[in-house]
Amino acid sequence: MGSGPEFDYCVVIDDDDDILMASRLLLRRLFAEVATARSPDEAFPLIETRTPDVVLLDANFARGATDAAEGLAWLEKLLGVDPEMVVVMITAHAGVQVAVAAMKRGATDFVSKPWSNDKLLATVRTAAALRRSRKAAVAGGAAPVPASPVVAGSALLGKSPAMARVHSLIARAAPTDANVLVLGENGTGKELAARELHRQSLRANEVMLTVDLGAVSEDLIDSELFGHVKGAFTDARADRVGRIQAADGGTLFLDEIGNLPLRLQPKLLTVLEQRQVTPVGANRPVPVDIRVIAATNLPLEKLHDERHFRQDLLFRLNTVEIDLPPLRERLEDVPELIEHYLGHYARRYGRAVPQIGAAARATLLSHDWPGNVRALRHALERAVILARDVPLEPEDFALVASPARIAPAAVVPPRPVDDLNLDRVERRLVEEALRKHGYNISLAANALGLSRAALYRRMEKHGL
Ligand SMILES: Nc1ncnc2c1ncn2[C@@H]1O[C@H](COP(=O)(O)OP(=O)(O)OP(=O)(O)O)[C@@H](O)[C@H]1O
Repeated sequence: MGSGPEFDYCVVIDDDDDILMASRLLLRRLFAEVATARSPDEAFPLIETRTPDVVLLDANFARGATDAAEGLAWLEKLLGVDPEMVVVMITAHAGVQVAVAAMKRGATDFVSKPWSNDKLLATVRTAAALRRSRKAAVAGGAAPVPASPVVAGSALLGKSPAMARVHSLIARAAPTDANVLVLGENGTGKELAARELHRQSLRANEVMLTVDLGAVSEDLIDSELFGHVKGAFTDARADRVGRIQAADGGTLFLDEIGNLPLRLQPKLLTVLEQRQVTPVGANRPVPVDIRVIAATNLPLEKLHDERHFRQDLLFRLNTVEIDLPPLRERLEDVPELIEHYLGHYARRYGRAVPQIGAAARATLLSHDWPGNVRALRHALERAVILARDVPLEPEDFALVASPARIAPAAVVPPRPVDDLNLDRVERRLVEEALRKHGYNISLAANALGLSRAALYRRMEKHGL
């Protein structure tokens, strides 16, 4: 992309020089500066004078220690310096307790040694994005921020009859331990609904771990979900705790469950039926107590097609089904969303809340919103950034209609690129991919050769 690192400053604390060297090289892709320290003592001056976006903290310092007591104590001290600090624990000895204990004490996430570079980068990037949104929310005087960059600064809004049904279902399902399947198009608020379910559940004080099955590459999903033991396959140089095990006692959110490969579906079914997980290569199952919330944007006919999804697994996952309606079917929610997000972004960017002209308001209220609430949110952010002293006009929102509404003549074939500005070309390609795939993020990301997370970042960057 050539636009330099996304984030400013990261600190890695580990007593192993090789790890420090490797992580410094790797993390330079994300951070303008990566500082390293061989002990928490050494790290404090690096942290006190300048707040890092992310701290990576080794769980075990004392030689031969495996219970992570020292790492956990340091975690508490770091959070004592700044309770908003985003700390990712490095767990070497793969004790599930370490990962879970760290998350319970305020770590944002964990990575197990040895890590895959892609996984480490994805975890750290998400953590850094969280830090950024926490900072923005604090600057804006916002209420406590939920633990996700996606949902920072928002609750599940909407009072339309369709959303009232959703709220009522959430309230009734949350305190039970029933597995919940959340359905809906991209951007309808499935992740927000999942967080709300966890927040209102009896497990609210336990961890909620997310696995985005659309973002993890297929060959990593097995280890990511179920874990593995040392020697299970060539690269398995140490035990690794899977997310299912790490979520023990809490909630596991399986986003984009439709991307779970068919070959792994029976394995997840076994976990749900027997309440135990067997890491790859292990010969004994480990008991787990998890509540599963899954989400998908797959249309029902695909979900009910045995060639895509095992029906016995579906039956386990959808004890309660919550269907989030597309925004075009509840346009009466638009005014509340406008008010909320204009205020949110005005605070975030230190601007006055812009006025919306009558024509612009009418446009927002009649648009078909193929990208749903996410698209409305982005359109409002862009409008706040570009607002002048006059009321906003329809053009200030740069709305893209869904493919069905675009006249055939407007669907242009690929053409030679006249404008070579990389940024504008990127924006156009992203827009075209989204439009072509009816705003299905997974398909558009696929077409562009990007992960879903990478596509979201580009959509945000271009205000799409
Ligand atoms: N009802 C709502 N009230 C307030 N904000 C919402 C609502 N629904 C969605 N949003 C906002 O829209 C964005 C997308 O929401 P979310 O990630 O929960 O959708 P999703 O259905 O999980 O999307 P995807 O399937 O593309 O991952 C987020 O920024 C979220 O805060």
